[in-house]
Amino acid sequence: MTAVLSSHGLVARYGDFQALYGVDISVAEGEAVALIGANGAGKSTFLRSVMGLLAVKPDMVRLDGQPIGGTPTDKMVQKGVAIVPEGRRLFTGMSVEDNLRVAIDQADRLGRKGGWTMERLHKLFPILKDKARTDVQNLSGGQQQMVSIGRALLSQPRVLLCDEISLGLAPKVIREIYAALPEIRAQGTAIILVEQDVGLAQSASDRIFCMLEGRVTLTGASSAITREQIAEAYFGGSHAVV
Ligand SMILES: Nc1ncnc2c1ncn2[C@@H]1O[C@H](COP(=O)(O)OP(=O)(O)OP(=O)(O)O)[C@@H](O)[C@H]1O
Repeated sequence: MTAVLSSHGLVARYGDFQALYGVDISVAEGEAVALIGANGAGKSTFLRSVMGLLAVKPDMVRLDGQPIGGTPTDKMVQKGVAIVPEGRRLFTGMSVEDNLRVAIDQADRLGRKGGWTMERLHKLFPILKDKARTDVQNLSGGQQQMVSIGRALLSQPRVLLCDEISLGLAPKVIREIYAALPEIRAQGTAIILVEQDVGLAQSASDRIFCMLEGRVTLTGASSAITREQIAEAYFGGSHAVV
């Protein structure tokens, strides 16, 4: 499978502190890969590095094989990479619809074209239509997450990065949100999911990358990886590859 987005020996630092040590991760069109690992393993740092929020060398991140590492975030969105950030970061004091309109206007400005419209989002998450005039701060956490995903989709991404979209949500709501992923992938969108819940990560992805202390310690088909391999990769020990 040809990678749409890939990292190559990705190294990232916060000042003197090195957070990533040569990370190689890739995702193909319509594929979902999950990034798992304990707190502090470097999962969010990986997403931030891809999104141009940390200084990385051009060759370390490629889109369609072209070096794009270190490209500023708005340019990344323009090239078709979008992020659903940890904590959602919605515009409070604004309605659901207005939050989504900002995303539509931004996509227009950046010249992004694609199949995601307000109507399609309403089909994906019907509650967004019912709550269109509601201030986002009066939504439940799950509904806010749907707005955040919707906002990213309206930038018509080829690659969608999701940072812990299940965090703090009830199981029923998590199922609802994860149920949307197959439709997103059906558009050809590649998904990189950072997910703390290993079972969820496994069931929602084609491949898993487990990280430990800034390195990938396990990678393989989600359906083939065992819990024992994951436990070993999570906490150290031998570096299993399947
Ligand atoms: N802004 C920052 N400044 C300095 N160090 C940071 C910063 N953000 C993260 N780190 C450090 O980088 C390492 C990787 O953190 P990162 O947030 O990427 O981990 P993670 O796997 O996403 O974990 P979590 O699930 O807790 O978000 C950790 O040691 C963390 O303390």
